[in-house]
Amino acid sequence: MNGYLARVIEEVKGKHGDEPEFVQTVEEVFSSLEPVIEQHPEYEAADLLSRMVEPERTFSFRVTWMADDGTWHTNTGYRTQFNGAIGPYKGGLRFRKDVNLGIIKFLAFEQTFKNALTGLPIGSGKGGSDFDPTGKSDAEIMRFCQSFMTALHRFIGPDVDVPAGDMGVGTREISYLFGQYRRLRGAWENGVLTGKDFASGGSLVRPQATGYGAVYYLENVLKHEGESIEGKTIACAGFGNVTWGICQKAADLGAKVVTLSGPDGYIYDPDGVTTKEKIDYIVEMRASGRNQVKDYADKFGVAFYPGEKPWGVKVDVCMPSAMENDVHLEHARQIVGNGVKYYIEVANMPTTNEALSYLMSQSGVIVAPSKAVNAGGVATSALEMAQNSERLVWTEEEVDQRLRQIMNNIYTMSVEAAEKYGLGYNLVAGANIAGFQRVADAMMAQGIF
Ligand SMILES: NC(=O)c1ccc[n+]([C@@H]2O[C@H](COP(=O)([O-])OP(=O)(O)OC[C@H]3O[C@@H](n4cnc5c(N)ncnc54)[C@H](O)[C@@H]3O)[C@@H](O)[C@H]2O)c1
Repeated sequence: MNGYLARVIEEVKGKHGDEPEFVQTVEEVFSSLEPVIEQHPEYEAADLLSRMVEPERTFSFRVTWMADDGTWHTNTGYRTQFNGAIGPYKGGLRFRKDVNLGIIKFLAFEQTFKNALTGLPIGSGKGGSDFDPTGKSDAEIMRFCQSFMTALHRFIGPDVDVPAGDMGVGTREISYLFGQYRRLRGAWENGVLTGKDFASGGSLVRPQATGYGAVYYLENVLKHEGESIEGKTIACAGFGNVTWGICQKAADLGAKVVTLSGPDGYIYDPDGVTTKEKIDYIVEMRASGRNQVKDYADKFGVAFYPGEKPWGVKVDVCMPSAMENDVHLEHARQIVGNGVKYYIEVANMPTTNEALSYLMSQSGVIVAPSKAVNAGGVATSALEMAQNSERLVWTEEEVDQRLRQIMNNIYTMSVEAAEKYGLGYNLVAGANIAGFQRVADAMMAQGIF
């Protein structure tokens, strides 16, 4: 590996060994950049990479809230404003009990390149809390969101930092957060958050956008292979917001998602999660706060596999869409053994680096990286910001058409970037290089700080 890249990776490992997810993503992204760094000695001269791995600003804060039984609880809130070179900091909030600074920084680092790939003016950030929404009442969620925003509101704004949803944070939470922001600011600045409910200025298609975008990206990959999406079977993970969008768009286009999963195991539905009743039930399961996929099996009479992951099921396409490091080497081997040709990452960093290297070394498997595949969510968030700025509402068709165009562009840019540096048809390296190049150009142009 290029000496400069190796040195920065070693420095990150030495300094942030207690943040394994952050180290993992830095290593993954930087390992693709060798030809770029070799051709641009000015990056090393300006020590660009050391500045890219250091967030511009990171803070944590106290979030105290009252449970329905009158007891008080205190959680930690986080926000990392990672890179503002190409626009206001932008990235989701995650509410999940395992959230810590390393997780937030890994997500924000990924977000830097993802946001750049959209071609829109959005920098990167990420935040969240170790608050566990499982089993919480609606009133508890509301009080938590109000307290979280009371602590955060003076550090964000439509031109400063624009949070959105992530795991555990959907339309309901974003709208509660916005309500509290409005109350505190005394002004209608609804561009401060994206993923709001429609009446508060949320964009049409935003709830489905990450899943829809992932399927549009998949269509590009299939087209490259001379295939169509019609009739394809897809294994998904989770039953969250992203998986719900994939199920809908796949069904619209004649494909079917046959697996969903949860912390309790996975379900296999040979007919596919294709009907309105099944797709609506995903929303119901997510809102129930029970966090178990077994409910789907009980309701629709399909098989449930407790404690297992869905990666051993024979399908045409695998789309891990729930959480990071869900697919390990043993699962990757099962995927290859089953002859799956398309491995399309959707969740942020769903594959361990070991499993990813193995999958990429297999000539029969096409691997697409999450930072490109799931960028439709943040891209549509940027479209929501545009609508909020011009105080107009775009139709569903207009938003969807722009989303599809953005996903096509991301795919094409990634293919071209890998080809330009002699790496062939490599969607993983191409996305890393194309995203890096845009941020690097802006950082170099703005001077060293
Ligand atoms: N929401 C977005 O717009 C968006 C955008 C880009 C990327 N992402 C990424 O996509 C992924 C999913 O996000 P989401 O918004 O759908 O979150 P979500 O909270 O709506 O859903 C997460 C799902 O993961 C499942 N899950 C949790 N622990 C699990 C485990 N141990 N095993 C299997 N499943 C488990 C939960 O049951 C839930 O169904 C995350 O990696 C997120 O960072 C989301």
